[in-house]
Amino acid sequence: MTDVTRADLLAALAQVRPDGPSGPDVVSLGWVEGLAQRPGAHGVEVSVALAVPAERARALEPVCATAEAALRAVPGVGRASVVLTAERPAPAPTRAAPARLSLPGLKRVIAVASGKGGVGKSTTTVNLAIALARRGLRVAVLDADVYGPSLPRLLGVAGTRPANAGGRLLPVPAHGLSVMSIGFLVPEEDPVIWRGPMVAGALEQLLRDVDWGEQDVMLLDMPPGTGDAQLTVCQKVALDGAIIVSTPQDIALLDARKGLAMFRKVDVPILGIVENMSYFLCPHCGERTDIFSHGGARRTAEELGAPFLGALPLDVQVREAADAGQPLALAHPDSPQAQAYDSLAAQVWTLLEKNPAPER
Ligand SMILES: Nc1ncnc2c1ncn2[C@@H]1O[C@H](COP(=O)(O)OP(=O)(O)OP(=O)(O)O)[C@@H](O)[C@H]1O
Repeated sequence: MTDVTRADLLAALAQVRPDGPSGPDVVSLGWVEGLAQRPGAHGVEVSVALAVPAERARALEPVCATAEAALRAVPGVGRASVVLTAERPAPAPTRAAPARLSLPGLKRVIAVASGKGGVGKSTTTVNLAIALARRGLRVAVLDADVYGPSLPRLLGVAGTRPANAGGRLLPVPAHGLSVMSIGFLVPEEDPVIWRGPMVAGALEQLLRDVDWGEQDVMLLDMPPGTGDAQLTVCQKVALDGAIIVSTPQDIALLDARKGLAMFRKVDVPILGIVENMSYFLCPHCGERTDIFSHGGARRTAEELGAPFLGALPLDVQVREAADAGQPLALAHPDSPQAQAYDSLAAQVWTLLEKNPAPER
């Protein structure tokens, strides 16, 4: 197979001029954000994210096809997929960084994030929380995913009203965890339309107005994506680190890169990337099948210098247990799937212990 270098790919992209032949190309415009390649059956498969100005995103859609054609013309390239991302540039952490919340009872706080929705971030959060609690730790979970608060359901406590003590809300106990979610306060069927600043405000309240007590670790189930709301949370809470959950598909990985970039921008250590729904475990014979092009998260992690925390199976029991409000790590603690969450918890805790907790 012909070797394809990054320089070859950039040279091809440098022929793509969105404003006509005399205009600047996408490389010199600084739009090439994610550029990844891997061997495929018919040559190298290339994926690229072009970070374009939000107001031009719609008009620039045809650039994807032009860039894909330019990449496919490089000898050795089999497939090319180009996506546009239209994020507003994140404010620099030093500029207008909001004051940090004082949360002295929380020894460690970890954000569990994903570049896009539906990758299993919440399912991973609850199972990781249970696995950490099984190690004897006091674990709190805050459902910061105000767009789709699913933790009450996943932990079997939907419909519970949090108790109030001295004007502060008490976290809801669930399977040994201390849990808070906007889902306890707003009926689940209410479509809540949040704008960025409202999200940040609601999260701040959930952190500040809840009596969390003493906790060894808090997991923050972040809203999917990497917009301003997510960035504000990272700046308000002194995070010990972040875990990025991704699925093996390219597009999710491109999104995962954005997640990584966001945490790096605000100096939050990346504890690692988890590949969820990585392979299929047959519930009958236990045979393992790689449905998607499994391994993408490991490669991405290596490329980006982030630890790879492991691959979690796509497994019907994981979903059934979640739907029944009894996370699998609890319902079937000796299953191989639960062991995968145990190993994730062990790695996360080891990584955390390498660094002193930030001032909180
Ligand atoms: N490893 C897995 N095996 C099987 N099903 C899974 C697995 N992980 C998640 N799921 C299922 O995938 C769906 C999405 O999962 P989940 O709600 O955890 O995703 P999410 O990333 O938190 O989504 P969002 O943030 O958009 O609400 C759920 O039905 C869940 O049960």
